Amino acid sequence: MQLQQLASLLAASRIVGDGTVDCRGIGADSRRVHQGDLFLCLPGFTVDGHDYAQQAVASGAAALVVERELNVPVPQLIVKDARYAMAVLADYMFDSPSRRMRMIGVTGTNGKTTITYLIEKILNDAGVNTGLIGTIQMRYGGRSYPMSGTTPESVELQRYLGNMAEQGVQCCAMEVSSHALEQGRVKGTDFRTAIFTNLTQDHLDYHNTMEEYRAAKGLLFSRLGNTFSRDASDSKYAVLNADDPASSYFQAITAAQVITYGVEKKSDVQASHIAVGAKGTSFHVSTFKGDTDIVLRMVGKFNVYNALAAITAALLEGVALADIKYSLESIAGVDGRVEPVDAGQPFAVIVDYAHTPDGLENVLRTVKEFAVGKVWCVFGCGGDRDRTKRPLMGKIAAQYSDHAFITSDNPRTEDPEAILKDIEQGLIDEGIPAERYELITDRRAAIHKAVEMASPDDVVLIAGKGHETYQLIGKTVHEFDDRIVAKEAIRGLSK
Ligand SMILES: CC(=O)N[C@H]1[C@@H](OP(=O)(O)OP(=O)(O)OC[C@H]2O[C@@H](n3ccc(=O)[nH]c3=O)[C@H](O)[C@@H]2O)O[C@H](CO)[C@@H](O)[C@@H]1O[C@H](C)C(=O)N[C@@H](C)C(=O)N[C@H](CCC(=O)O)C(=O)O
Ligand SMILES: Nc1ncnc2c1ncn2[C@@H]1O[C@H](COP(=O)(O)OP(=O)(O)OP(=O)(O)O)[C@@H](O)[C@H]1O
Ligand SMILES: N[C@H](CCC[C@H](N)C(=O)O)C(=O)O
Ligand SMILES: [Mg+2]
Repeated sequence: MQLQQLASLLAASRIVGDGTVDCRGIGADSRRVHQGDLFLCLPGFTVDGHDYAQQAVASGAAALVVERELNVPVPQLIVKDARYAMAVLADYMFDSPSRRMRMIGVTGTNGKTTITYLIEKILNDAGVNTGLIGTIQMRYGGRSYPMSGTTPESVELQRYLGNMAEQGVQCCAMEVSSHALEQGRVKGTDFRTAIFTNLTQDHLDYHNTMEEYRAAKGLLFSRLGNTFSRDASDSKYAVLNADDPASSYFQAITAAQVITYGVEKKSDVQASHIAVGAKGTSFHVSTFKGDTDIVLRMVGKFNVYNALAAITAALLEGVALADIKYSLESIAGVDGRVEPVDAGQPFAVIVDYAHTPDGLENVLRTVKEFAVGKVWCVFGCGGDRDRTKRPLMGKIAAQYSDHAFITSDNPRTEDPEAILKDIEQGLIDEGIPAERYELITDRRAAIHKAVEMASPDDVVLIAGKGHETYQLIGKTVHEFDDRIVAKEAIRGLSK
């Protein structure tokens, strides 16, 4: 593709050098440039991609997209906003893949991964060729691909969607993080349905205030459906949680048809008669396509909300309610989300991915509801992330468990002990007696101690890392899986 052809997509851009140069690929990481690529220099949060232009050229870049003219021996396309240009060019180079399939985007603080999994299962069972993109993995065509974050950068995203389209994927369910929305990673991605789960505190390190965080999530809805179609299959839908106060804001900023789901407030897809048990959750659901009873094998009232969001999306895809019920009832759960660990011990061990105050409160409330004995909670908070959530999570852990083991999550580049202290402050402020909790920096030691302390009928909840198979300390990735460590601790009991 000629550079001048790409330049025509970006008004107010300017070419320096030969515009007929052929660009075969596209990328923004100098460490992964291929011969003939167009390299985009992105001004980042940590470094400036313009500083890697020489390296990219040395690796074979045929041309550059830059925000300021550089002294390089290849043609340059000068643009105002390289990240925006990247989204436009990626969509073009991969032939607008999101318009060749039906896209379902899920945003919100908690529940995104779970909902995309539920949608994938329902649609697969209904014979739809599906794609999935999110925190745990990307999956399509019977294959799974590892992911390094939740929502990929636009070049990767469009490349992945292009591959999916080539393999006949008809519908892709993807998680859309607030970081992605704010950074324009999904700009140009044509969503048919956008789902909102909930808005509670997280990521204030990045978004500063809850208003900014909400505004970032709102971009998924404000960019949806500003024109109406005469063909119903082209309609856009905003699927909103009626019980979350942020939904009225999203409703106000979208031109898409709003479909609500909920439990407390009157909704288009409404659950009632909820019964939460140790092995599952049952509820009645009334929808715009009929009513039914559903028995989930997943525990927790929050999973009713996740199921309602998935039901709504599936109904909008034309799946019959009876088929949706069948699929939801057959799904055992999602990797690392309220996942039981069983190595024959006389007490329950649960691994969960709760890493926000609201997530932790929800899962602990659920556990407390069915625990016969004591609840032991092992948890920590990630480093280089929202610090203000730490004391809140500490307070919640103490409130809803009998004993809390405050330990490391992924400390990243922060001092692990300082993170533990930030969490402890929440317990001190709350006046929680010191015998109700302990600080154990080493996560393995904390899990072992919790398992050793548990008596028959107790529950040990290990929260924060769920499906993760690593622990990031400093810049080093260590192998670590809460489920394996818990099993190892349980086996150690009989020795
Ligand atoms: C804060 C944030 O989101 N940062 C993202 C951002 O990084 P950045 O702008 O700081 O990039 P940078 O490292 O300064 O580099 C600037 C440019 O130079 C390039 N570069 C850099 C080094 C080099 O040797 N050569 C080179 O070309 C980079 O490829 C990049 O194009 O752009 C990078 C490239 O696209 C992302 O990898 C990076 O995600 C970082 C790793 C991250 O941790 N993000 C998290 C917070 C995140 O996005 N999380 C959400 C999930 C949150 C949730 O669950 O709710 C997600 O969607 O994953
Ligand atoms: N609807 C919900 N409301 C509140 N908490 C939830 C909900 N669904 C799941 N959780 C809790 O949040 C944790 C993470 O769930 P899930 O992975 O589905 O969310 P996510 O939005 O994808 O998270 P991330 O932002 O890390 O991608 C779960 O382990 C559970 O404890
Ligand atoms: N998507 C979230 C995941 C947090 C998971 C937790 N284990 C941590 O590392 O903080 C984030 O990047 O903030
Ligand atoms: Mg997720």
